[in-house]
Amino acid sequence: MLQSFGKSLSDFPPMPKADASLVPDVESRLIHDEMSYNRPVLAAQHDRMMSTMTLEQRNVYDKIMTRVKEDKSGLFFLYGYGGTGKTFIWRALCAALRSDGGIVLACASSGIAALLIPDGRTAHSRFGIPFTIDECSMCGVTPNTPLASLLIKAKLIIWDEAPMMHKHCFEALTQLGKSMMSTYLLLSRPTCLFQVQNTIVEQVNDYVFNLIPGEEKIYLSYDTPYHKNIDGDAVDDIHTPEFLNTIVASGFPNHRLRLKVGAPVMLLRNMDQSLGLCNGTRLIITKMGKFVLEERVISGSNIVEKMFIPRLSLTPSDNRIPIKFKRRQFLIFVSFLYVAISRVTSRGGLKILIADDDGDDIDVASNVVYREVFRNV
Ligand SMILES: Nc1ncnc2c1ncn2[C@@H]1O[C@H](COP(=O)(O)OP(=O)(O)OP(=O)(O)O)[C@@H](O)[C@H]1O
Repeated sequence: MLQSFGKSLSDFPPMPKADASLVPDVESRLIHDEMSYNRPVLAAQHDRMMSTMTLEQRNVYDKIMTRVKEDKSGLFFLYGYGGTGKTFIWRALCAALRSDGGIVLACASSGIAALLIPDGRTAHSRFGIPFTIDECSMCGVTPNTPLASLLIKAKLIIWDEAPMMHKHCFEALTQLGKSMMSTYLLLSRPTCLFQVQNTIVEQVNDYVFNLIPGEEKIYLSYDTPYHKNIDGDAVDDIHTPEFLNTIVASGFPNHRLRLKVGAPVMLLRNMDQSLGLCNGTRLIITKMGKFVLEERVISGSNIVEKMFIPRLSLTPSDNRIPIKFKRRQFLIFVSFLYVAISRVTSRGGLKILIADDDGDDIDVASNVVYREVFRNV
């Protein structure tokens, strides 16, 4: 498992090193894993997809396939509105190349988008992109490692929802590409932004939560300040746990979680992508224990009936919070609202709540585009 992320036990001292003679040849295993698809099944899937492909999709597909077959490097940027069939093209390209024994590395900026592409991973984990990124950041892929060999052998790299990431991520990948990859290709898609007022979301969530029958449970987090110095012999006691409990941040669980069996929740972190447990995965609570929650996955490609979610410690990544502390809590929030308009298949199945500044319902909305978000793309 460590090897598939370009790591080994020696990266985690004082873990003992494994006996080299007992460790299988990682390089060949990583590459073997990427080439061991059921080729006839993929070929049949590819044929089916080609038979329904639209002319526009076919045009994109042909351009990319021609470049890959010519063994030339290239960079493509695919733009299209939500639901217009971009993922369909990724799937067809994956099926075409993998059924022919080629290696395709499919990734996406978010874990939830990575689930939609066959064997997709997050770009961060695939290329070792650091979470805190600046203009000097480098991908954590070391030359002459099995992961580096895999990248070199890749015929195609797909990167879905690319504009969601900072330009420094692409610069880091470009550096990596220059240093080791001869052929690489980047694909992308636009991001649609919806501005949802948190207070309205909370009101709707509270209203619907109260309609769910059954007993509710309150789970309080355990918040601890970080030690003042690296030796850790003095605790930062300026900030009391009571104060830390009041901190609310986006992408961070609340101190007080109100839960009920049957309540839909959303994961706040990538926990296990192979099981479909990513940031944004939606789950339904089926049992509430003291230390663990039993849940059913209701979104993504893996519809799993029983998952167990433990409490985990998390530090807020928002730079606007100057205090360093850890919160131990279930990394979820109750979520009845889910913005995925392109996934709705009938007009009748779509309900949109629009509220004005006073919170009153209205039936018009302004289309606001924040151009600044594209500045770093
Ligand atoms: N040529 C096609 N033949 C059959 N089904 C298609 C075709 N193109 C797209 N679809 C289907 O339409 C739906 C939406 O397509 P897809 O998910 O590829 O769109 P998208 O552009 O990736 O959407 P989003 O931006 O919201 O992720 C999917 O169910 C997909 O399988």
